Amino acid sequence: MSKKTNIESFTSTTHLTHLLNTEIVLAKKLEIYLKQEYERLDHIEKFINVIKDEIRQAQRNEDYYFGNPVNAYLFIKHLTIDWNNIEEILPTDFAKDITHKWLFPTFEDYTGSAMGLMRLQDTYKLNTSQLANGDLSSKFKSKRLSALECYDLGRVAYTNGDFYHTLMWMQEALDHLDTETNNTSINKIDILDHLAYATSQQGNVEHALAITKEILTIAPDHIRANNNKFYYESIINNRTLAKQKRKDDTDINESTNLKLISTISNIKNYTINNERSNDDLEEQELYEKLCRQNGAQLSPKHQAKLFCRYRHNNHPYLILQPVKEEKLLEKPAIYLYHDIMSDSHIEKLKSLASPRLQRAVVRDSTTNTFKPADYRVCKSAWLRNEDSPIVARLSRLIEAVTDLSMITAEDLQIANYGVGGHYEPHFDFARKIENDAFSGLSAGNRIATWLTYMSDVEEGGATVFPLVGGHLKPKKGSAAFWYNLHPSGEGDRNTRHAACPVLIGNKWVANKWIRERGQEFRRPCLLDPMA
Ligand SMILES: O=C(O)CCC(=O)C(=O)O
Ligand SMILES: [Fe+2]
Repeated sequence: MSKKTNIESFTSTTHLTHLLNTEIVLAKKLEIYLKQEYERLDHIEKFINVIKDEIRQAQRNEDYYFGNPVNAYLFIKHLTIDWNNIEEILPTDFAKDITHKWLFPTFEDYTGSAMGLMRLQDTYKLNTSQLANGDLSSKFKSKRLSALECYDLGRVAYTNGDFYHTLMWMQEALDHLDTETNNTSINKIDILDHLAYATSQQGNVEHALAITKEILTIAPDHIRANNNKFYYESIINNRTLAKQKRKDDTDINESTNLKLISTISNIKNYTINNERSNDDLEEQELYEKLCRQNGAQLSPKHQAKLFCRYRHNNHPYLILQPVKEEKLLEKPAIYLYHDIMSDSHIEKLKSLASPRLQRAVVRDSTTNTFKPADYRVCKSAWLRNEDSPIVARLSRLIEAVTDLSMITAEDLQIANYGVGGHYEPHFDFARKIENDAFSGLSAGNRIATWLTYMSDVEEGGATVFPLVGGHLKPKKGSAAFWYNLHPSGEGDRNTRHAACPVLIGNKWVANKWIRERGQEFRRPCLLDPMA
């Protein structure tokens, strides 16, 4: 076809009309594209504002900012979920650059920090609204969470099958939604849907039905809600799921169970049940109770056996500067040594630790299997005497104070606990049933533990001994010491201990475990197994 013919055909009126239609369609498409681009850019802009605000508040104030568990949680959330969402709407090259050049926490780190926050709720009996409104501490401030942020916490609980916390956080999301003016980011139906399911799983069928009816007033055609309504009604009719309410949980329910759904439910004269489930709730509750305590609660008879003194052991290392020894517990004997590490040495050791989110493993005493412990450490390092003169100095000091040989001591383990970071009840020694635990090591079992506190902790973070009621509040520069084994070599079960979750502040410890080998003449073996 010649050029001329082309021009002629395009100048005819019919063709122009046709072209006009083309332009109309394309203009619409372009408009949609532009609108989507604006939305995309708006999304990015909002995100930039959120993180700029976060940076502004955190910078030069890191310890106070991240010392609040809500801020620490939100920070990890931004770095995982939110940056990930942003990457998806960025040009490919830009997104690639972000993922390849920078180290981000993982999704598991995100869920771990959310669970850490919920653990704090349980351990310290914190009200959900208190956490969500930023009312945890006047010194370590956090912002009020949005409805979406409460919902996201509820979602983590929900995906973990933890309906106890799902219920609390979805209810909180609902309360926050009511006070938000431009609540475009989260849909009320989504919250109600999760709330209904969680509450039914916790045995509150009437309540689940009331919420489901609420969904249907907003969206009468909601398929799942219609099905669920029918399902809950049939359960109520048959009363097959009537769950016995445990008497001893009444208190917990009343304190943590909020003003459940009074906002939506017109059926108010039934009690809403929300019980915690846990494999070993008894030990867990004992542990948590001790964590909430301010110190060990010992009988006067027991207290009379405790003392403070200067100790030098006639050791050349201690003659000029004896250590301050405080006996904290009689059985097992636990000592605290004060002012054993200076602030500058502590700072140096902390700087040697590198960021690491680590999952500890604990052995289940009944099934004799390993299970993952909850999140505990966000920075750690293993340091040998050769790594730093400070580590070598500490080893010499431990040897002088305890009279144990450091030849078979393990490397110094530095640990920094993150949001809600804790260490569940455990023994430091390996038991006979788990003789594989220290396999390959001929140095024997962990005869003793030397635990140096490298920070004060504003709230929480105590080392507790649930079986004997021991409670050690971390004190910067002090160290705890105890024998894990009886002189017979048998493990002392009373040394079972745990690190309580850090509620506010930061916790740094340095652990030195000392092995049996080399101690034969220093701590001779006795025949009585419990001696
Ligand atoms: O951090 C603490 O208070 C205790 C740590 C502990 O028990 C351990 O690491 O084995
Ligand atoms: Fe331990």
